[in-house]
Amino acid sequence: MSFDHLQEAIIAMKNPTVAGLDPKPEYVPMHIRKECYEKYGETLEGAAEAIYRFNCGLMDALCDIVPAVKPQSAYYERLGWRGMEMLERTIRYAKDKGFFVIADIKRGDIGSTAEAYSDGWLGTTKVGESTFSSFDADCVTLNGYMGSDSVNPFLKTCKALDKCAFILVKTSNPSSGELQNVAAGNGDTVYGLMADLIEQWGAGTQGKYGYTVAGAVAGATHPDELKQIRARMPHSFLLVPGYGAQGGTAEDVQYAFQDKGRGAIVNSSRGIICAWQKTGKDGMDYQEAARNAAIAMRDDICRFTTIE
Ligand SMILES: O=c1ccn([C@@H]2O[C@H](COP(=O)(O)O)[C@@H](O)[C@H]2O)c(=O)[nH]1
Repeated sequence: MSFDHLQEAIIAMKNPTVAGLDPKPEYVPMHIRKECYEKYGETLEGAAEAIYRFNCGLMDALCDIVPAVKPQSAYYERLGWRGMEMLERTIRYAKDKGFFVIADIKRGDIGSTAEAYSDGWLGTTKVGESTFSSFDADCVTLNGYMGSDSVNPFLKTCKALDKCAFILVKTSNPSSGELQNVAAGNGDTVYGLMADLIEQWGAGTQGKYGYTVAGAVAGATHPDELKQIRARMPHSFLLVPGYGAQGGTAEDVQYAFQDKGRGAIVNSSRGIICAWQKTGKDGMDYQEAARNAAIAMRDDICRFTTIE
């Protein structure tokens, strides 16, 4: 689904936020872990099953108020194939619940390999005479610092299948400036050049709301850069991580939005999925805690930004 679908879901729920599904086994409440470990053992299989059940419970609690989820592949990869199976099942469950699914994979490689990643995460894979969908996400995150041939296969799939991608521009981590803020001549920066490249890569694919299939990642933790990126990328939808656990605030993320609160979505992962750890109730209330945290985040951001 292209950014038109994401924008429409945001408007319908009046909520420009995405819940990150970044589950570690220790984030899963004990009653779920216990059930799974009893059945599957205290093993990778038991941990993967616990994580899947936790994800489903979170999505049940959030599906009428949060438009999108963003599973981060790393948390599933660390459990091997059992984790990847649960990621595929999590994406399927999310889509059945009506969520827009952003697979946070940050891939980037030579063209032929990028094509394989693109088939797996967004498109289809041909085996003999048959064609299969694997992860079938609506959207992925990409690392475009290898250049256009590392993202073009994804963008081609996005155009063909009405999907979209967020490409790293200015990331939220503390050391992102080591490369991204390096001067690139004429007062420009490396992240500034990346912003221009992404606008070029997406050209000609604007949808109903004016956004191309090539969106951008800009962290909440660098509000000055976020403001510049928003102005420099008028046709790019922004994914803004770093709110909450990394210190980004509603005041900081206000700069990501265009007129009518359009063109951006703000992520929180630990702030939502670990909210139960702050209620002192052993995790029996993890759904209510996640829902309350998601509502608080929405209301916090909407103090500065009205969604129309
Ligand atoms: O610049 C970036 C790009 C991606 N991320 C991802 O977002 C979430 C943030 O999690 P929190 O728990 O809300 O801090 C995580 O999946 C990162 O891999 C990012 O933080 N910054």
